[in-house]
Amino acid sequence: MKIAVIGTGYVGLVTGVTLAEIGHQVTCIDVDKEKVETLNKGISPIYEEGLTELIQKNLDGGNLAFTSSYQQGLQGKDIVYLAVGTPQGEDGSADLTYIHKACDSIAETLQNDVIIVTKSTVPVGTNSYIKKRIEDKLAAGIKVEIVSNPEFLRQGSAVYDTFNGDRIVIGSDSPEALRAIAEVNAPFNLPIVQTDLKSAEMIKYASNAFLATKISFINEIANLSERVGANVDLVADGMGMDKRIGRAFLNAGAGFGGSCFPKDTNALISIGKEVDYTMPLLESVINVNNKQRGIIAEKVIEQYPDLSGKQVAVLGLAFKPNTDDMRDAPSIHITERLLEKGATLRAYDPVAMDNAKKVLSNKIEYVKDIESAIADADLAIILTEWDVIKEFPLSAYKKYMKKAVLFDGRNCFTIDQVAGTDVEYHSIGRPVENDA
Ligand SMILES: NC(=O)C1=CN([C@@H]2O[C@H](COP(=O)(O)OP(=O)(O)OC[C@H]3O[C@@H](n4cnc5c(N)ncnc54)[C@H](O)[C@@H]3O)[C@@H](O)[C@H]2O)C=CC1
Ligand SMILES: O=C(O)[C@H]1O[C@H](OP(=O)(O)OP(=O)(O)OC[C@H]2O[C@@H](n3ccc(=O)[nH]c3=O)[C@H](O)[C@@H]2O)[C@H](O)[C@@H](O)[C@@H]1O
Repeated sequence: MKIAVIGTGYVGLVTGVTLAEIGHQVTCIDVDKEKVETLNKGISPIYEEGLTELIQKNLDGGNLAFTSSYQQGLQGKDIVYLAVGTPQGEDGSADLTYIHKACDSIAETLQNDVIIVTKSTVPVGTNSYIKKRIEDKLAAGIKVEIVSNPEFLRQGSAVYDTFNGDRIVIGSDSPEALRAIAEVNAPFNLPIVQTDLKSAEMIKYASNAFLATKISFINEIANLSERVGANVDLVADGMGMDKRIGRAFLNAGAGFGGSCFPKDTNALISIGKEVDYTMPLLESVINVNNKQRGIIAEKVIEQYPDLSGKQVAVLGLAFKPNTDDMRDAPSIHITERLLEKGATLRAYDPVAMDNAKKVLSNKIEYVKDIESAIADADLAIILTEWDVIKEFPLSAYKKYMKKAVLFDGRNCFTIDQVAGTDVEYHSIGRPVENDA
């Protein structure tokens, strides 16, 4: 099939490249000319394992192209994927500005019938609106159909997830369009769930909100566990063995961040408000998470009320490992709070430091490795569970730091691993008497 993909962010780029990899002829369109230039050189503007190799392979193979021109990108295409951002608006609802602009550009440019496939996460009902908005501005005689195809990839494992997802969801009110998009996806060889348009839109929000709920739930259990002497690692393992619960997304820590869980949970609450339906469970999920993101900083401040003159090493800045994304990363709130208390911060992240410099305080010093970050530090805090951080020997903290004091916001080490070392160790959801 001849396919155009609009937007080359985490979702659009991975979608375009993997559709090319399974044999389609793909042109990706992005309004960011600099990004298009980088991509045409075969360089990925984002850090995702395996992505650069696939871009280069498919550019060389001639079935992948990048352009900032709608005219060039849409010419002769059968299918147009929409993968532009849908960030959180000021009132918590999804801001559809980019979707609207992309729709208008499609309508102004389109010369033939196409199926529009929406990958962007959009509120229930938006796909019907997208179809109408495009149709209203289209030249006479051209027809569009619409399919919702929400994306479930995780950043950091986006390429792997695309080829190994649990399911592909496609929703449409047009049986022909559903059949065509099922065929496009057939080479992925994954289960395909077919629904109506609105149910597909809802599956996406409900899935993210459910995963966010699991995280806030385990964080609440963690906070209670440490007060009553239980260990949340063991609690999560024991709960997770029940197949009805599952162990995934039961890791306690500094809360969820990233570009999607916070915004999509808020957007779902906003969808409810529009139909006069309040969602107290999801409101609590967000409240618990907002508090959880501050917990590691509060643990530090409880121990050291005055941080002035204290050198603090910050290990990990990205919102999760294996990504350079800093969107809504817990490190933003935590570093702000520690700076407010007078701390001097020296930070290290294996790949997110360039992006971190754009969003964190310019008072933070960035260094090239863990050793430099903890050298002569009074305390260290872990905010992202990168392998390099998890594998850094506990014994080395004593070697480099003034005193080995470690606040672990991602529970990278078990209580057993820490026992017998000279590290004063504070974590989340473990019995307090085992701390320090
Ligand atoms: N990031 C993720 O892991 C996931 C994101 N999603 C959803 O996918 C959508 C896209 O998210 P990301 O890829 O993270 O966004 P992003 O912000 O990384 O990328 C969006 C891209 O669209 C481009 N763009 C904006 N307006 C345009 C226009 N009118 N024409 C052409 N290009 C345009 C931007 O320049 C940018 O490169 C969102 O709705 C998000 O909720 C869904 C699943 C996973
Ligand atoms: O819609 C989206 O954008 C995507 O959102 C999440 O993917 P992502 O945000 O990339 O990363 P996750 O691995 O889900 O982690 C999200 C946040 O939750 C935190 N988390 C995750 C799991 C856990 O057990 N505990 C926990 O605190 C992570 O540290 C991170 O801050 C979903 O997992 C994807 O299925 C979805 O497509």
